[in-house]
Amino acid sequence: LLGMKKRGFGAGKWNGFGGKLQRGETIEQAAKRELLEESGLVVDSMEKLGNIKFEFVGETEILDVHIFRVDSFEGQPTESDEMRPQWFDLDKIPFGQMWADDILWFPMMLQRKKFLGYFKFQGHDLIVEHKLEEVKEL
Ligand SMILES: CNc1ncnc2c1ncn2[C@@H]1O[C@H](COP(=O)(O)OP(=O)(O)OP(=O)(O)O)[C@@H](O)[C@H]1O
Repeated sequence: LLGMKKRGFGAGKWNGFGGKLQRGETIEQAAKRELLEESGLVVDSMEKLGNIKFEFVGETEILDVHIFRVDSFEGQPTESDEMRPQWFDLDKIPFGQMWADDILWFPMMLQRKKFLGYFKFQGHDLIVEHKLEEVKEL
């Protein structure tokens, strides 16, 4: 399940569901809240599989993105102001309309491999530097 981001950061791209921490929240709580807000799905257990740091040339802020895989859920995918959810077959993931890094780590996530990454972007479409490695533990 991916979501077409309708506004804000990453608009026009098929995205995983997620967003920024609110004060007092753990990373897991934030991931579950954002998933519910953006997709309408409620989940119990999530599997932490990845951590990627994103840098954008000319910006000082680093995005520290934690990636979870969810295999069971309750609820129906529901469109929100921010996201339009849609299911894709695993062999038809729309990488051409996703963040350029996704094609590199989605295969690891789908094979349940754990990974650490760093990507440096120039603008929103060009990766100028990256590291990606499989790890035993996060
Ligand atoms: C740069 N390369 C990237 N590659 C793959 N995925 C990326 C990404 N950069 C951000 N993401 C993901 O995109 C979503 C929106 O991120 P982000 O802007 O933080 O969230 P959102 O606008 O919803 O924030 P708030 O709702 O304001 O908290 C969130 O799932 C985040 O994990």
